[in-house]
Amino acid sequence: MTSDSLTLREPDDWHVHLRDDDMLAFAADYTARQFARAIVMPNLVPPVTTAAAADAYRTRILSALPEGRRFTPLMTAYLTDEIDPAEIATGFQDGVFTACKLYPAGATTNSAAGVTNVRKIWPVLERMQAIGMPLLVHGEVVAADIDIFDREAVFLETVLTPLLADFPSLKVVLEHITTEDSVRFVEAAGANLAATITAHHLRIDRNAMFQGGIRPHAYCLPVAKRRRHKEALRKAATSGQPRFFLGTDSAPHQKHDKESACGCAGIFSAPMALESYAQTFEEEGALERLEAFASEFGPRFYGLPLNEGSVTLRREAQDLPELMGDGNVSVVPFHAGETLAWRFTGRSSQAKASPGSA
Ligand SMILES: NC(=O)N[C@@H](CC(=O)O)C(=O)O
Ligand SMILES: [Zn+2]
Ligand SMILES: [Zn+2]
Repeated sequence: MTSDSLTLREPDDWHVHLRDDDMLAFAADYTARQFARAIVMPNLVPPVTTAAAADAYRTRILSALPEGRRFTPLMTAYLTDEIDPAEIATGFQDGVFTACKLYPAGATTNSAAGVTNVRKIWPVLERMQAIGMPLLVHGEVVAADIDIFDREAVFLETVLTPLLADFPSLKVVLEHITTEDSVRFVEAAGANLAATITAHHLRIDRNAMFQGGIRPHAYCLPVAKRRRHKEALRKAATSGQPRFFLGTDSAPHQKHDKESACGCAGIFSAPMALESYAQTFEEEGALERLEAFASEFGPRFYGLPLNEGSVTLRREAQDLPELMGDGNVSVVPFHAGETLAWRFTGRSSQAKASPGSA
């Protein structure tokens, strides 16, 4: 590896929103060009709760990609109070579902149909534990008396701790962690708990939402926290600990839906995801650990094979546009108007040369 070029085993995105319809047509290939596989979130309207719906969604995703793109969408089931454990288990055993997603009702975008009390899904969790199906968690409690900046920390205590105690061998991924509390929690937990970390939570703290005025494009959920939490996330992501891995949570919304009196939560990072992570890893002096975070720890946790091909980034200034879109949608991307130090230059089905080979 020279310092002007970075070649990694093909990475995967373990948490992404590809959306549907016009937004899917616009957004899907930004993920598919950089990542070989992605865990696709099921928070559509209506949510993806059946294997038939997931299968149809997977077909729509693949149809939205250019001919010849090598990309595998890994589908997830949206848990509801009424979810049928048999539907979930069959969908997993048939290879349609890779995991289930727990959205506490009201916690985030399109979570109205989510779970009102986790006890209601105990039967499905029992089934998932038995068949080795991972549970992916949006880890925030929703209660009027809990401060929005405390929602994740309170979730660890009041929901996740009892859940892990009752299901000691259930594989759980705490998605898009934003706090030092979550970092410590994952470090202290057993081998069946992991966490994804987004590119944006490694770069913004809560001040970003109020930089000279209200900044809706820095608003996502869980909301960015104090600087010390961001610092803890940067240390965790770049630490080489295998239970922290890449999940962008790229979540595009139309510009007008974010720049509104009640703006949507979500940051669109798919177009420059690898470059953004690379910049953070380089700033932390840990560029040599990016590959494990992006391409090895995730598949190992999920029990899936590592990808065989490679991706290359070149050290070359890259200006990010203020606005992206295609005539049907307009989206303000992460890093809008900024310059990044790296540029993604492509993927190859060839493995990268091993150290020592010419
Ligand atoms: N992260 C976000 O701020 N938004 C996500 C939902 C989610 O991942 O919680 C979305 O679907 O828009
Ligand atoms: Zn979420
Ligand atoms: Zn998400």
